[in-house]
Amino acid sequence: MAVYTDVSDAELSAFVDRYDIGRLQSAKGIAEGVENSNFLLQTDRAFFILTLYEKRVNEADLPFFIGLMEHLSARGITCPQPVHDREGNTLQRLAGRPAAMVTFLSGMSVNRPGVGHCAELGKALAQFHAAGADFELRRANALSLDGWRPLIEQSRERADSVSPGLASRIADDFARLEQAWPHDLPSGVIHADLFPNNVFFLGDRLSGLIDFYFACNDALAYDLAICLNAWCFETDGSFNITKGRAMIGAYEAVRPLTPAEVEALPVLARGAGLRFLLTRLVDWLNVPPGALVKPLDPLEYDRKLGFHRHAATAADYGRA
Ligand SMILES: Nc1ncnc2c1ncn2[C@@H]1O[C@H](COP(=O)(O)OP(=O)(O)OP(=O)(O)O)[C@@H](O)[C@H]1O
Ligand SMILES: N[C@@H](CCO)C(=O)O
Repeated sequence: MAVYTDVSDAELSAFVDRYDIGRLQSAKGIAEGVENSNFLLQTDRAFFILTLYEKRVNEADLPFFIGLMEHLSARGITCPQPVHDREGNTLQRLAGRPAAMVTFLSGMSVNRPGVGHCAELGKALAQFHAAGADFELRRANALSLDGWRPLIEQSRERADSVSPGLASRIADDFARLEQAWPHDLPSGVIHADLFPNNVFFLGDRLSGLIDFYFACNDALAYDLAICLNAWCFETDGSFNITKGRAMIGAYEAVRPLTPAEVEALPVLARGAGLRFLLTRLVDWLNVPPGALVKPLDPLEYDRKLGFHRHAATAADYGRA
């Protein structure tokens, strides 16, 4: 489960006492997630989420993530709100890790998104992009084209042990993407990991977004491409164009894509597929001994890339 750092009850109680949020009544490690350690805390006033930031989060980036959640909340996006301690601080240290407390959002993520969920997501993504437009901090995307090369190098020798031919499929994808990657698309703050597990619904309505720890500045349409990967494929690896149409249509009802973004969509979708294949592959090949977290399947993204490699235009993704 995704609790990498142990925290004693006494440490947690003392930590909660730094805040004006009531007294700690219970604390539970949260099993979901793979990146950070998360605890659900209940005080006599409310529920909160405590996150201890683990290996992949650079401490220097935390002001960006925390500031972004505050910025978005102030602009009507339902997302966790960082809680200030009695001295006004949001960023803390606990058990030797950087830590922050945020408000608890109600709702549930969906395992198998339907067409309606994809439309809700498209609308929320465009609203998120609009709300982020005047956010002043900046963070480069460490997992864009330049960030893939070291991941390819780290995994090249053992990639074929995961699936025959995988190393050469990755090399071909990367060569094509290096040559075709667009550099002048409209950009802004993107979520960059808006998978179904990071989106809450109450009934059929989207009720909140979480997990901003990959957020960065990059092409806005790349965020849409990530969501097409994460939401619109079926378990057999086929792309559901009805879901794609619903997502893109709802996105464009808020922020129409430019002609250059429409043209770039297949390349962006292929890049997004490669990004998640690579991070999953590196994790898969480097599971620490005794780890309790099961790594995510890299080959799910190899299958999705099978679609992207043959997609010619945005129409293949459902763009009218
Ligand atoms: N503010 C919140 N309100 C309610 N539940 C939350 C909140 N933040 C996190 N959670 C719960 O904790 C789980 C893990 O959170 P999160 O996705 O941020 O962790 P992570 O380790 O960064 O995961 P990921 O693998 O998606 O990167 C979520 O699936 C959700 O159940
Ligand atoms: N969403 C990522 C996990 C880490 O955020 C994936 O599915 O590979």
